[in-house]
Amino acid sequence: MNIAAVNALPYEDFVDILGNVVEKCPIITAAVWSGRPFLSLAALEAAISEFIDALPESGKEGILRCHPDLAGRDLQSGSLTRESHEEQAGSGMGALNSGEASRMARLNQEYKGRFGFPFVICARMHDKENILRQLSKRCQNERALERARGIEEVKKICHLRLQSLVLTANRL
Ligand SMILES: NC(=O)NC1=NC(=O)NC1=O
Repeated sequence: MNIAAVNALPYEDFVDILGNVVEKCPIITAAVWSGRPFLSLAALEAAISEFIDALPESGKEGILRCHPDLAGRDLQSGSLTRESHEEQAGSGMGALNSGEASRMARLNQEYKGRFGFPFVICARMHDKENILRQLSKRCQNERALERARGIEEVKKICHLRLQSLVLTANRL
């Protein structure tokens, strides 16, 4: 699907196809539809990024809270979205040994208890060792820094999801 096909989508299809580029936040996709025609995929991505950047802190934290924990209960119960499942499986989150799994659960709990939103990282860009290392390190940061870091990671996840949806999808 090329950018011309994206621009031609009625908003129902635009949201249906691209609504999960930011995990469980279709409102972002629905909002940026008004900005079409986009000159390029990068321009669409920039519109999403600008929408997120313009949100108040509570909105940014709300986006982070829509993300399932890595190796968390959604993975265990099989209720991850298609994209999250691919990302988590790809980074080895489904193949942790018991020590890694309990360390992940403990650190996720510690992170959430400290910040009030979950640890978010672009799983496709890391293996399980590095995810554990990042989680342990980032637990020590300040809230404002972690809110910003989490949103940066959300944008990386969005970039990769858009690439795979638009550049490879032949749904149209
Ligand atoms: N808490 C998270 O970072 N979740 C995730 N990161 C990804 O890349 N996919 C997820 O589900």
